[in-house]
Amino acid sequence: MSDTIIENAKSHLRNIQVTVVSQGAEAIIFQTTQHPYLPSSISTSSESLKFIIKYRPPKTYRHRTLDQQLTKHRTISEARILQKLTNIAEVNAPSLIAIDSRNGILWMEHIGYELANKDISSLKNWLWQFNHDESKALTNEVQDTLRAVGRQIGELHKNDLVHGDLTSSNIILSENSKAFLIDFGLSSQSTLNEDKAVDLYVLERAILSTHPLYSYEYNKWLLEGYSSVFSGKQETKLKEILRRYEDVRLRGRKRSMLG
Ligand SMILES: Nc1ncnc2c1ncn2[C@@H]1O[C@H](COP(=O)(O)OP(=O)(O)OP(=O)(O)O)[C@@H](O)[C@H]1O
Repeated sequence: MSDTIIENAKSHLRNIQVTVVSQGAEAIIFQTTQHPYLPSSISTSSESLKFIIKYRPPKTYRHRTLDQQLTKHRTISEARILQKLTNIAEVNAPSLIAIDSRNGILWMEHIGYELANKDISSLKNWLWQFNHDESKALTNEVQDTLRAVGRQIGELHKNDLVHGDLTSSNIILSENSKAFLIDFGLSSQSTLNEDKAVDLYVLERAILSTHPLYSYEYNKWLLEGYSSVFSGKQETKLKEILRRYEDVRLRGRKRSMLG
């Protein structure tokens, strides 16, 4: 990763101490123990209290003005969704701490913990630990966790929000096995069954590609959790979403057959 990008980010962050956590397609993720509103002398010494800074660097391949507008728009849009989610008790997402939309910066709560191999506790990495051992891959704990993840997605959709990039890397487990959704950069408000079905399909594909041996069970448990949060009148809505999900899967299968 270019040092210039990191220096650029630091210049907007008043040179606070940050560590790079990841560089994705869209943003660089930093971790820090410094809270944005407190003086730097009061950085949290406790390892357990960390913050995430998501920085969308300028994209030099885009026209400068267009790039600035896009970055600002995406940063604000992600912040809005995070803010909205703080009012939906049933959906777990990082709390928004601060936003500097002009510079493409979001501060948020740090979620998750380090697994034994030092990877972050995303659903993908967590399930990976069991990939070569059926006795660990199909336990009640895995089943309960996947149902909990499914419930989170169900609650998100019940509130007419769609994630837009629902991979197993964008689901993080906390130490007490609570599932959190992250990366709302492509999220939107939507009442369309199609959008919800696509979220489910994207997750199904992610599970299939990283955990092929157990993907049937894993997706079954995710869908059981998902379905369980729709009750009474909402069951009709659930049926429509699941019907659309079957259509999306069929389209996906046809596409892969045709190459
Ligand atoms: N709140 C958070 N707490 C802990 N880790 C986080 C948090 N937000 C992001 N991360 C880490 O940073 C990674 C990338 O974050 P995010 O998906 O938001 O950025 P992105 O640029 O959209 O990445 P990608 O293009 O890979 O989807 C996550 O997979 C996760 O490991």
